[in-house]
Amino acid sequence: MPRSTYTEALLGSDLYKKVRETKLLVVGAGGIGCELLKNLVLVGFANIEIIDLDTIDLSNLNRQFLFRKPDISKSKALVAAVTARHFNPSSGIDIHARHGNVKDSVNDLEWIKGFGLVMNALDNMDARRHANQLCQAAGVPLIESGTAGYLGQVTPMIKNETECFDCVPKPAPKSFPVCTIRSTPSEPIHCIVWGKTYLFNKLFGEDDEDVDTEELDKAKASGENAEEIENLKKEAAAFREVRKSMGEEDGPKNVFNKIFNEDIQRLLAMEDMWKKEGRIKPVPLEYEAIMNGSFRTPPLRNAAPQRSNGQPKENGSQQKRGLKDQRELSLKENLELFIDSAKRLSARAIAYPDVPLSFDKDDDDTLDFVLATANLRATAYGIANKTRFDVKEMAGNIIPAIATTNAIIAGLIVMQSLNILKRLPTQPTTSDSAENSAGPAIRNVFLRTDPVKPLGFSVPAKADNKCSVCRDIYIPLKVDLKTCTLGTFVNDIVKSWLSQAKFEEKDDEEEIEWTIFEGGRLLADPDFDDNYDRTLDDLDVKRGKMLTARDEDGKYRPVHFSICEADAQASLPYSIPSSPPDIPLAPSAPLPREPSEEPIISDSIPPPTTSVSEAVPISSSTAVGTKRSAPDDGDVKDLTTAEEQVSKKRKVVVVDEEDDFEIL
Ligand SMILES: Nc1ncnc2c1ncn2[C@@H]1O[C@H](COP(=O)(O)OP(=O)(O)OP(=O)(O)O)[C@@H](O)[C@H]1O
Ligand SMILES: [Zn+2]
Repeated sequence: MPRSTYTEALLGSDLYKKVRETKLLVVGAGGIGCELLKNLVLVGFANIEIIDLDTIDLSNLNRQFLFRKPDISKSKALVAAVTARHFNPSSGIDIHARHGNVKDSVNDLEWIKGFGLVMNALDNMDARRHANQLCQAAGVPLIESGTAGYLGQVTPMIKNETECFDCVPKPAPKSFPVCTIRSTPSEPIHCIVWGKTYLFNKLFGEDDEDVDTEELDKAKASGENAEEIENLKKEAAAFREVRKSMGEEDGPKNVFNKIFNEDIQRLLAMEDMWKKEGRIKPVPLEYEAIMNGSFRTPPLRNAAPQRSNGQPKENGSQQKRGLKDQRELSLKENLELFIDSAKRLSARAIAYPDVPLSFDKDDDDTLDFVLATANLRATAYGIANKTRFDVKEMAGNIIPAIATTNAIIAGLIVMQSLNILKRLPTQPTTSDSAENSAGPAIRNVFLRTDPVKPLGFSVPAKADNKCSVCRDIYIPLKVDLKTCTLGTFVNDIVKSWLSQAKFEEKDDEEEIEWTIFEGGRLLADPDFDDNYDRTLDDLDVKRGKMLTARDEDGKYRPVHFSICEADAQASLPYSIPSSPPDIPLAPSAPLPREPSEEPIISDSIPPPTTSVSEAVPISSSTAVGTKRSAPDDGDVKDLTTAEEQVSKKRKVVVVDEEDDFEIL
């Protein structure tokens, strides 16, 4: 008897046929992705593509059960596909593995349209947002999911029916004032953020002088101590000199003396700074004294734990036993680790001068450096030291991943996928069919720690009419970027083709004037045609990006032309759908919905923040309010000014949704 007999009887032949025929995309082959892929194969899904950008790490093996020790360093997607295949030996099951980023330009609108259903099993906001926008643009249903410890959730997102990932604003990453991080830390996390994002980048990473100056200027404007800010600017400049000497024999020692002694002396000289209530003066660290054991470690601030002899406890004086990573290092050990890890990193920086290093919790050299740096700084400020285990968790923003939670969530994803499938045609859907089909109710499902009712559910909320991601119009534009000029795009496609669209409430006299953007850049407007003769390629408009046409008055929904691979058969340098879409009115004021407008939740817990590793994101650059500026693009108008101009004209608030915060 074939293996599928019972599944077919259980699901019914119609649904089973859809299971066999629907092309699925699984994004992420991590904790949830491995469980999900196995489930899908067991149910009998026969046409699956799985994409993941990462390789297998030792730390994945405790829960990502499709991987074994010999697989370490191999592609997650490839190994997951091969292993999962064995769970169902039936013939005709095809799992296509892709080692790559879902954001890669080849993964364009045409690619996503090839799927009947997409399932996210991701761990970061950026990739989730991207997959959501692709699915919304293509009208392909998406099942979003996430776990955080014992909590988890599954959220189906269907165009024109439910809210999308971006309909509800997400909590902003936690941030710290620049001076707290750079001059007056009072908690271990301040020292870790400083070590990981400031010092590490100054010495080994990408050091952007403009960004640094910009964030300090912003901090000054927001009322932080002006003298201190000027000092921090000088300090940042001095680091550029220090960086050059890092590879020398005494480089790390000199850096130690600069940061933990000279810079602290300089801070102490700023008397005003220490008058503020609650601030405790740091103590400069002394290299030789620490090494020969004569250095007197400052006592801990904040209700220092008492020793059995009644003396306040000092850093590095506890937990000499236990697992190596859970043992607190002594001050001397931290100093030695600082020197040693700085030497290791310097050697790497010298070997590959063009590749700036970045912090990675699984990279021992970078973790050791941040551990030692954070603890030395904490000691100077009388703050409790942290173990390697703690620092890895805090700097890596690790939320415990529980295999059982992932398994339950993966099971629930499959249940919801069957509900969605019942409503879909067997072939890849279009937005129209998703919109009009009726079928079994889909649900948001929550996993919670209530022993009586571990599962809660809610009816998905309707899409927010103000959401620009799911309510805007998307058009696939197959274009030869090397020959199609911006002028052709504006004249042939926007002014000619798009103008034939049915615009809601448009009267015959009305003339629509268009402004063209790519991402954040203004490329053309009615008074700015300087780029018309340049090809799209020349303007750095690439596959996977979008050209957005906005009407000058902001009356209608923007139209996004999603750049896809050129159609080899086409006679023109571009091809677009035969008829333009209907264009609805834009919402009156594009303000984001308040998070308080939750869907009606029956029997449910508040959903965990959408992902495993973003529950408590701590941002380094947010800490100092960084925004990177767009690259200079020749004739392309500076976007900020242009966006501001447009928004002023329309009197709308432009909400910068760009998520370029670095998550710690
Ligand atoms: N942009 C992306 N494109 C493709 N895959 C992605 C992208 N972003 C994240 N992923 C993958 O999503 C998966 C998420 O899995 P999971 O949450 O278990 O994290 P992990 O990286 O495997 O574990 P840990 O964070 O503990 O090391 C990872 O395998 C990750 O590589
Ligand atoms: Zn939306």
